[in-house]
Amino acid sequence: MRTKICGITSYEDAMTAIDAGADALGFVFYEKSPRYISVSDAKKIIAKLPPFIEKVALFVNSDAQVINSYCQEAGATLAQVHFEAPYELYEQLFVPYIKVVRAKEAKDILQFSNEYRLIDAYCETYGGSGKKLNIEWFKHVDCSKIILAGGLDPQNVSSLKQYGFYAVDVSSGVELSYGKKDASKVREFIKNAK
Ligand SMILES: O=C(O)c1ccccc1N[C@@H]1O[C@H](COP(=O)(O)O)[C@@H](O)[C@H]1O
Repeated sequence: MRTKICGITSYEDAMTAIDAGADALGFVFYEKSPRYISVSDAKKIIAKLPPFIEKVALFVNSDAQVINSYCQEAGATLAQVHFEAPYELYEQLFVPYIKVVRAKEAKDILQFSNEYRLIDAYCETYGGSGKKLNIEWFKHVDCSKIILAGGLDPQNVSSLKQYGFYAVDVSSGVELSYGKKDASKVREFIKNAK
């Protein structure tokens, strides 16, 4: 499975993840998150990164103009729209994006099923919470366009290989503290996901 390490706030953590084989890094542009990073700080990190790495900018309740301008300014390559956005918002985006389904129940994971989408466990406070989805929901579903998130860690990620997810995304499960990654957990997570 491909891997995204989310909640990057330093160049050191970014390079740890890349050296361990991460396919994507996430930068949280949501001010209420304990992993928030400003566009200018993300830009400084992104500018120094090697090529062929997806730089994902995460947004909660932002409008299209903010998403477009922040991505462009920071040098992000993909916007993660981590909220229930109206379809008009997607029409106004000129940056590549991924929709997020915050699933409360089994039927929710079928939303946008012909598109690549990220599925996270629903929580009032929006993500990065370590809350898990019920993995049973995915048993008879085509998971080949799903990026699975929510409560993943180096221990539980190996058991997901049998489902055929496109990728997995982790934030709190590989942290030492909010916004600071634990290098050994990052390496173990990526090794176990591959
Ligand atoms: O990481 C955050 O702080 C965050 C804030 C607001 C929305 C989403 C956020 N992170 C995303 O949440 C999921 C699950 O994270 P976790 O592994 O359970 O901690 C993941 O997609 C993160 O990108």
